[in-house]
Amino acid sequence: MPMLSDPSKRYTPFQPVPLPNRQWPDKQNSKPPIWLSTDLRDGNQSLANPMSNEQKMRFFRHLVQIGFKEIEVSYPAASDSDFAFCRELQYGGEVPDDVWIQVLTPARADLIKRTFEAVAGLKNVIIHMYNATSCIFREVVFNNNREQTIQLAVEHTKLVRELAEQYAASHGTNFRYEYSPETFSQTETEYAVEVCEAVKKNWLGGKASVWADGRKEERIIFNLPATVEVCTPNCFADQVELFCRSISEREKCIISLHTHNDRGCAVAAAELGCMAGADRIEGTVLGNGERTGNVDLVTLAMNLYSQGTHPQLDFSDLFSVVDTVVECTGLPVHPRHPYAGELVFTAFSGSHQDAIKKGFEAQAARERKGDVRWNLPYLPIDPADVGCTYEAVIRVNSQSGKGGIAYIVKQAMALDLPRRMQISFYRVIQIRSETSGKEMTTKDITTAFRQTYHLGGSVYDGRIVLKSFTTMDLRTPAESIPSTPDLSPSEPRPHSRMASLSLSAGRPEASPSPDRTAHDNLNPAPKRLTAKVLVDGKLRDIAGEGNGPLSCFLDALNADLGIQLSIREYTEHAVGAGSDVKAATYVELIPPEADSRDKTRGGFWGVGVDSDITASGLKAVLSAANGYLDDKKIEIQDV
Ligand SMILES: CC(=O)SCCNC(=O)CCNC(=O)[C@H](O)C(C)(C)COP(=O)(O)OP(=O)(O)OC[C@H]1O[C@@H](n2cnc3c(N)ncnc32)[C@H](O)[C@@H]1OP(=O)(O)O
Ligand SMILES: CC(C)C(=O)C(=O)O
Ligand SMILES: [Mg+2]
Repeated sequence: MPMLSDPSKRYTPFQPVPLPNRQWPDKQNSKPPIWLSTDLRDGNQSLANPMSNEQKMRFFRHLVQIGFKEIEVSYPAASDSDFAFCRELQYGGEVPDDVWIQVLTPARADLIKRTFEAVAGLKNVIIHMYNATSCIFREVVFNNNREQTIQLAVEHTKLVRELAEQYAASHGTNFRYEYSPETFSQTETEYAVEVCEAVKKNWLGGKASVWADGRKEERIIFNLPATVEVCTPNCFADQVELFCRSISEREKCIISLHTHNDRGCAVAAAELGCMAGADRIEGTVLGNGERTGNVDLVTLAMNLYSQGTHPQLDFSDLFSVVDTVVECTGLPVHPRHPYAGELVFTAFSGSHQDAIKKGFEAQAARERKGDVRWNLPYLPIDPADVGCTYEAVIRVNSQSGKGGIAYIVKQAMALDLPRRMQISFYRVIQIRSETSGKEMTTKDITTAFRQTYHLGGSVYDGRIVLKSFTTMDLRTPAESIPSTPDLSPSEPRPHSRMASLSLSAGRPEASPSPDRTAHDNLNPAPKRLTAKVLVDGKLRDIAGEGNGPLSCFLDALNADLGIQLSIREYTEHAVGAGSDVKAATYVELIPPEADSRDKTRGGFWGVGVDSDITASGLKAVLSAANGYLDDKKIEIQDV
């Protein structure tokens, strides 16, 4: 088997700058940095097929919409289309007054001149000039010593200054200047400071600039790139802190970071770099860029957001951002991409689902009391904040548990299953998902639910269908005495002393009467129930007695159809509100032959939903009874 070769012979460990009294580890990022999007420059230059100007325009508009105030739009001297894009922005009047257009140029006179031609007439422009300063670039790429490298930067800074003054006067443009000691993180930090000092001296020249709008701009942007990420983020933060402490006139410098992701730590490097004193971040939304990409601004912004700091970028519709990036760059977004990936708010595994479901319930309870602070297991932010619906939060496959399945039933059908029924239905879904080997969609789950509990119209009706019923109180009200119902654990609340319902048309004629049902529950009285039921398609009259409608109904099933079942568990809750309120009833029925194993495993669950609470209970009984008949393949007797 091939082995990785010995890396110690080939690779040299990074040598951190000594910074024994570093301050950044105790700092926190509690305000957003100035953001610059370089999607249209660094992002674009890394694509096999660079964006068309149409795509760039679409992307540009979206960046403005998100709230970027500084956007690097091109390397105008690179190509006619890069040049033309700047002109299109200008002619089209596309740039809002408060947005700064940034353009990149190397320290080459011809290319700097071309860059100014490209931006002529735009209102606010940042000219961004770069030259690499690290030892390997000095020696191998430029064949320059330290002094010559400084000279390259200084001479071309002077040219930028001269042209900026000219164009400000002739075109009314406001200029700012950004200088990047490219490969900063591989450059000796004290030398990078030396280069920047020389650049600053020649840009500011000891005086503030007064630009076309009369603004006095004294500040220069020093952009410190991790052109290639070569060290751990803490070492980068040390370099940034050392730079910030060493540069003179710190108040006249905006310290910007431009991290790449070669080691997968660009976000961490940018975050620690801000703790170390940086004011500004350059990156791309969703992290496209050279090699492993630029730092991902969505992740950085949403990380801040999750700590309670508004990033001043609007990612409330993150899916539309993903769409723009995918359509313009042609690159897919990983389903696990932080915040933006299709699966990042989704839990498949049972214990995660269980915790999330409980978390949502607890969160809703807190919110009802006015506490809206987000505190949910496994979900660092509310998915709704980035435009994600809760449907995506829990998805079911063979790794899922009862909690997640119950969550979906609750979301999709407004049915809040009792715990033991959740366990029972989980087994149904587990078998189906293992058989198919696939994810169970919400539709798969609700269909399985309707089939299992014979809910939802004729398609899934069971062998016995309730058509109508009448209940009658066998005692006068004067004879009523408060007592506990005989059903276990409790008799449901019958809805009236004399009720008659026809169920054939779907909606029953009677409506719930909460006061009387509560009263009846405390005053159970002998009752008689007669019902019309379809049994295997044949209409039958059945009748039974008991001290509540459900016990009457069970008595009728036993007496007239030979089906012997008793209630082990009963629960109910309201569904909806106002005049549309319905009752959902859940019963667990057990046959007399249930042995101890059956009892542990659970009996037969049923659910009924109706605007009449008695009808809902009777339907629940039939739902469970039909399950029992199917499972045990019972012949229905003609008693
Ligand atoms: C880290 C970054 O992302 S930097 C930005 C990188 N982006 C791009 O390169 C995209 C746009 N670039 C281009 O289209 C082209 O490279 C151009 C138009 C700028 C220049 O093209 P060419 O003149 O053909 O030069 P080419 O790219 O082959 O080589 C670069 C030359 O510029 C020099 N150079 C490279 N960077 C710089 C710089 N920042 N400042 C001054 N000179 C530089 C190199 O040393 C080399 O000089 P040499 O010809 O004397 O050896
Ligand atoms: C031009 C510079 C800022 C750059 O893109 C880099 O160093 O990665
Ligand atoms: Mg870059």
